[in-house]
Amino acid sequence: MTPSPEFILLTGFLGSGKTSLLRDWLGLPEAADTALIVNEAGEINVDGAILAEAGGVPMAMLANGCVCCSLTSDLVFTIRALLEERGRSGLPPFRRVVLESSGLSRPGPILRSLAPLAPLGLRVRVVATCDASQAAERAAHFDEAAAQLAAAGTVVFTKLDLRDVVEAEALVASINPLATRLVEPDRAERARRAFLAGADEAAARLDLPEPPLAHPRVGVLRLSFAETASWEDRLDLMEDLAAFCGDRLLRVKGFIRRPGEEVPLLVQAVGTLFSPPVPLGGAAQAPEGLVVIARDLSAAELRAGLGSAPVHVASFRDTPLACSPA
Ligand SMILES: Nc1nc2c(ncn2[C@@H]2O[C@H](COP(=O)(O)OP(=O)(O)OP(=O)(O)O)[C@@H](O)[C@H]2O)c(=O)[nH]1
Repeated sequence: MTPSPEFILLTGFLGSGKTSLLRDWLGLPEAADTALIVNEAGEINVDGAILAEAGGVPMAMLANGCVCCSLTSDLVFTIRALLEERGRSGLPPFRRVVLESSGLSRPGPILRSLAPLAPLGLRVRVVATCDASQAAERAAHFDEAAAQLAAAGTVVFTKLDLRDVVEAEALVASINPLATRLVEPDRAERARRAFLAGADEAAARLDLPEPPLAHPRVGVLRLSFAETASWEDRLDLMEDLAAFCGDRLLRVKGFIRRPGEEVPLLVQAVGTLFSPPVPLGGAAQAPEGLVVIARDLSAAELRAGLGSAPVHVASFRDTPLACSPA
């Protein structure tokens, strides 16, 4: 059976190197069977023109608007149209559809908008570019930049020829310790690893190293369940987390386990959108718990906001707070 195509959301702040990375990718033989969707906020579609020059790849434009706010139904329509057209062409099916989103778009709403495509079984990944020469300044001042980095499964550092990557890597680790950080000076190899990276993306890890620095607004919190927590408590927690945090919630990743079962379920959310939990047989030994990346939210506030939910909330730098509020 042909596997379902991957949908890769290529995000990253304005000018961080998304189009350049895609161009490098399209020059590689492995890029056969890739379809591209390009979203640019302006009316003049520069990125599309640059990529068209790279040649030969089926490409669709979502121009004159931002895909995370005004063009979500166009995105669904476009993905369907690309796949159907390919089906009619007699060529092999696409292995991946890449959406280059505009530099100010937020990943959460884009991923949420894919819900009508659930029957297609697309495998979804988020790849973010991070300009090593400007990362700190961008992420400190623009919520979108922090949200993009927080949503990523893989962060690809660009412009390594301009600046040492150490500071940018520390910043990304502080925002999203869950992401695979790809530091590769060779541009062709960088592109190859960015788009074929599925395998290097670790499943959830809760034994994360302490972030090397604290981001002023984005915090990494760890939630673990009290022994008394039931299965319903676990499911409720995900709903409550999304409802309480709203757009402060940037990313969630971790494991939950049905009481009495060995195989844990991998839980993931980008923004407030949770993917259905999936069993991960290879992670039987993994401890249960969630890593939560959120903006402007302390462990104490989250603990209070979750009311009597039987969970512990801790930040990477705190000692765990009490399980239930007094
Ligand atoms: N020196 C250097 N320049 C780069 C690198 N990657 C991209 N650039 C340059 O950075 C600028 C922006 O790159 P793009 O690839 O257009 O960035 P983008 O993220 O697609 O930009 P938007 O579509 O505006 O969000 C261009 O002038 C690129 O040539 C790199 O690795 N090194």
